[in-house]
Amino acid sequence: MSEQALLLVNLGSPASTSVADVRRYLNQFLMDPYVIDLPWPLRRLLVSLILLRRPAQSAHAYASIWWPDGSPLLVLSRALQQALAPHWAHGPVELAMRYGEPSIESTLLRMAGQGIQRVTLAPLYPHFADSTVTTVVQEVRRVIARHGLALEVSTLPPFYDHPAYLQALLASAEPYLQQPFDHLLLSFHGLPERHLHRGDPKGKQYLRNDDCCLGASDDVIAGCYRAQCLKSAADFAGLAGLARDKWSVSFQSRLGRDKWIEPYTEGMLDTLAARGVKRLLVMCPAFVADCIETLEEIGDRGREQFLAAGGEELLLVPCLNDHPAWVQALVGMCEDVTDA
Ligand SMILES: C=CC1=C(C)c2cc3[nH]c(cc4nc(cc5[nH]c(cc1n2)c(C)c5CCC(=O)O)C(CCC(=O)O)=C4C)c(C)c3C=C
Ligand SMILES: [Fe+2]
Ligand SMILES: [Fe+2]
Repeated sequence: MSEQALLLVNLGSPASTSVADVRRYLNQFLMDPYVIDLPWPLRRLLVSLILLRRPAQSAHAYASIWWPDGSPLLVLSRALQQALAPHWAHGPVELAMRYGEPSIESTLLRMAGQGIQRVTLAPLYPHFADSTVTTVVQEVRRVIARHGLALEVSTLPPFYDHPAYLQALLASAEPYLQQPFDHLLLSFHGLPERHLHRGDPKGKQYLRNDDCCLGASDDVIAGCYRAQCLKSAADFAGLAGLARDKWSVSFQSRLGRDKWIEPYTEGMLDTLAARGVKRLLVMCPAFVADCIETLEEIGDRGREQFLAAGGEELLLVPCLNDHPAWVQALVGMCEDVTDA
């Protein structure tokens, strides 16, 4: 039997914090039709407008969190790759990024050139969205078709409610949960509301109201990003033994003027401070590696906002990164896909 490589894929970062590199990255990212789902001419127009000011703002934000060896997302994803390698008995463990470098294309070409025929593809996103999972799977298919590669691919499905993922989240958060805190905020990456409706096979099943995701049936949860996030949060809180009034969910990183799924993290930080929460823990379970969205948006700007609103301390719980419990969890989940 030939080797079965494990290919980890995360979102990707700019090559550097220069405005030109950030513009190039944002252009590739936002021109992806799975991210901005408008017909090409409208998408081109909107992205060109975004690219007038956003690259300078984002470059500044990236510069504030950049590490000596590069983007935190990339450095931490490499650390995960290295930590996984000794535990993956079937072949090499590779890493690619959906946007920027190392690209999915160059990585798959190199793997095929090394004689790899079977790949377990692990998109590093716990929750399903077209802008996370679909775009990775489609890019892998595109590269295979374009170059006629003889690669057989099995894909790790979203793992938002997988006990191993939830246990890893608990193990990584444990040192923080053991300290005194008033409230835990689980802040997930947001999504334009219409992205939910696009995936809704029967129409109007998703997001009927703010609470519908809580009691959703399994088939609705399977396709609804918001319902999956709420399920991760409730399962995690149950596992951690948190009372219902001790935790909340919100959605961050909104871009543009469209309505995104609610409640927004920005508003929630003010609401919690107004409710008298002084010591706030924040976890970002939609991200498996710390990145600009956790370190800068929550750890810097969110903290500043919470303190200005009357809070006393915001503690950001690190993402799973290369935590040993996460390494074990990911290997186990990928083994199951490989064996299937
Ligand atoms: C329409 C815009 C965006 C959608 C939809 C979106 C979905 C989405 N993104 C992630 C994970 C990450 N996003 C990151 C950065 C980032 N995201 C957007 C926009 C959308 N994301 C932008 C413009 C950026 C760049 C930074 C900025 O200018 O604000 C990152 C971090 C990358 C890094 O280098 O650190 C991650 C990770 C998910 C999970 C998701 C859908 C649910
Ligand atoms: Fe994003
Ligand atoms: Fe819903």
